Amino acid sequence: MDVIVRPTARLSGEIQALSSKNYTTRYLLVAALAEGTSTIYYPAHSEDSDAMRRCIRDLGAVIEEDQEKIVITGFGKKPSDVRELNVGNAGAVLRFLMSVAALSPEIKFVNTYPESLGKRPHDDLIEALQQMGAEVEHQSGKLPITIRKKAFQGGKIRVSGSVSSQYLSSLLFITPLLEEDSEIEVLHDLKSKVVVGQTLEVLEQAGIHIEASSDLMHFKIPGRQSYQAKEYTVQGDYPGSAAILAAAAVVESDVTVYRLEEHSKQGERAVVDVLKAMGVDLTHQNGVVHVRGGKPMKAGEFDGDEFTDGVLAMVAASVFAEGTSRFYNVENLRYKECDRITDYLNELRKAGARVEERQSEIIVHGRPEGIEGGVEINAHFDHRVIMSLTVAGLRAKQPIRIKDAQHVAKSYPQYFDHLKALGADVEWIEQ
Ligand SMILES: O=C(O)C1=C[C@@H](OP(=O)(O)O)[C@@H](O)[C@H](O)C1
Ligand SMILES: C=C(OP(=O)(O)O)C(=O)O
Repeated sequence: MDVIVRPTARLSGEIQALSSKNYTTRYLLVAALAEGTSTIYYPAHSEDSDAMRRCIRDLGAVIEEDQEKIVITGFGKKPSDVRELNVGNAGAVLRFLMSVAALSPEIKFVNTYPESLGKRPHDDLIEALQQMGAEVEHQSGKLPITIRKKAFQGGKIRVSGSVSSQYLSSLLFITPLLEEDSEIEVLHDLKSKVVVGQTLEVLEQAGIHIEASSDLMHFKIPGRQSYQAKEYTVQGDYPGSAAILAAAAVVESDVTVYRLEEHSKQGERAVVDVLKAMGVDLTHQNGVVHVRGGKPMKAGEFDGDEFTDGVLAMVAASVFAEGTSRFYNVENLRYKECDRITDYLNELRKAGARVEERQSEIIVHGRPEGIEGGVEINAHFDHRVIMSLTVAGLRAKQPIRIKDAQHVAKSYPQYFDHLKALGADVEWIEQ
């Protein structure tokens, strides 16, 4: 399915932010690793969170669900003897479950998105699992991947953090369950460091004890721990809401988004400050962000690693700012659903934006007068490319058509409904 995005003069109204994808995947996982029954209120409903639900059910968790909650009886340290898991296109779900798979005799992760997750690297996690005694079959670090328990155990583990924080998070989830105490040393750099803060927060809520150095490069994890069964409430999602806020910033608007906690550990909460720095008229109080958009915006320089899943939406906003913006420290965007530097900038350029790339930077020469549009956009299987090109399209002179926009459902299936409710001229087209 394609989406046509037409120039839109004004957005107004109120929406409830979608539920956080990253907290939902984590709460589902810690509930599955507990032996009792946990309840998660307001879980996200998207392809990625569904992938985690499906996989933990395959691994033996018992799940009951109604409109507002999901009740899970976990399998603890003993997953069922399942042979195959399908994580769809969900990177975090794959990486987190690769460690869980090492508790089983043999699990194969199949490759159902060869053009997206199938191209992403997992070498650093594979190497760490091998250090721990697991046997791993893989295709040069990529899917399909088969993991066998063999002599899997804790101890001293070294893992690189320079490509993704998900490898470290994965090890932090599994090591407390092992017989041995563990020490994890993070090698090189740790990208998306703030997301590891979310992992540690959830582990603590689940009753797990971990000693972390203040720079998050060293961890001491006592073994023989158990996840406690708990009640969790999922907060609103900043990465998805970033695209709504960017849309409200670039056209005349009066838009309110609820459920965005000011003190959230989601790094992408920084998008509120990024938009403010660009001169956008907004307030953020008591979990409510109120944007009055459409005024002139100015360029800025931002460390994108602090809000990794919000960068594309902020780049789309900066396309309409006066001056040259720079988003630096973003190389690991190249290893996500697509190459979010080269692929994304190619699509923005097609639509009329003036953008340049460096190995770890995105540079935007703003066009406050608007962009041409009138083109067809390749979504590259990437929900964040789809959402961000939509933001750009609202202020183009001619409509843009986003091919295969159904991939928005990876994280935010209601995105176009929410935009429509605010008055955006967006329309689904059957191919
Ligand atoms: O741990 C997580 O849930 C995530 C970590 C981040 O990935 P990287 O650590 O690869 O940057 C982020 O982009 C992804 O959407 C979710
Ligand atoms: C990169 C993302 O997710 P994942 O790595 O879990 O596929 C994302 O949601 O933008």
